[in-house]
Amino acid sequence: MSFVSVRNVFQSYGDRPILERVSVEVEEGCFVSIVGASGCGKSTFLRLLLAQETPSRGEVSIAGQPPAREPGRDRGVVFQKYSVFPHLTIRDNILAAEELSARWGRLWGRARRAARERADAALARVGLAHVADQYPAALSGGMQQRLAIAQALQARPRILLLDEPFGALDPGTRLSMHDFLTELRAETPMTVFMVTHDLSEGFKLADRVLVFDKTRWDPDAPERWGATITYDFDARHGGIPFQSARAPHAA
Ligand SMILES: Nc1ncnc2c1ncn2[C@@H]1O[C@H](COP(=O)(O)OP(=O)(O)OP(=O)(O)O)[C@@H](O)[C@H]1O
Repeated sequence: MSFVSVRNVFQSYGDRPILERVSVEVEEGCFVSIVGASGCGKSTFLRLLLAQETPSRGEVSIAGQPPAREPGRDRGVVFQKYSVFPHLTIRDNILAAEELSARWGRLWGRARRAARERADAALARVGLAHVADQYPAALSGGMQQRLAIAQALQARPRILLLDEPFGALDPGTRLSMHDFLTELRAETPMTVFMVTHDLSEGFKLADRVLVFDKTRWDPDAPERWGATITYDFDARHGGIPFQSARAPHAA
């Protein structure tokens, strides 16, 4: 069985269909980019994987189970809008990511010192070491976004969900964050789903690129039909249609 399995999923808000007949099987360790027109349901798809929403029809399973509703170390998330804790210093924001998964919600003694060293290394890697003792309000939008990325990656989640994570970054920082993510994945295999509006970024980072679009379109009622996965590209083999036997991480 695939690690992430989405079977014939439909999602509507009220009587308005957003997604229809969405099916995809993803092996553990695969990096999946998601592209598509604005408003076609890409973030909705991520929320279904996060169990923030339940599909109107169909099934989502992760490691053979419905996705857990509680946040846990299994899933890291970076949204377009940064999700850092405003009352914690930059360093403590990173430490909090590890403490959330610690047995008593806190790390003590040697474990805390080791986590602090890892947090400082992560901050250095994203260019925020010099502001470690400041609070998020003192950071620019792009810096807060880098902090959110470092925070999500610190816990080395089994699944990482990224919703336009690099949107607020300048081109140089964006490239450096691509390298950071690629290095971390080489150290710790993670299954990644990343929504992006940048097709070249999607192909550069991912193993597969899913395109969401509407296959049915009523010009008199544009909201009548939902979107589905119209293309599934194998980004490691020149963008040919994805075939599971060729998947780089297929079991
Ligand atoms: N909770 C909600 N209730 C009602 N409608 C919603 C809700 N969440 C999203 N929508 C609508 O569903 C549609 C899809 O939204 P979604 O954010 O998933 O699209 P998207 O593809 O991620 O868009 P973008 O690329 O612009 O971020 C949008 O028209 C949005 O207004």
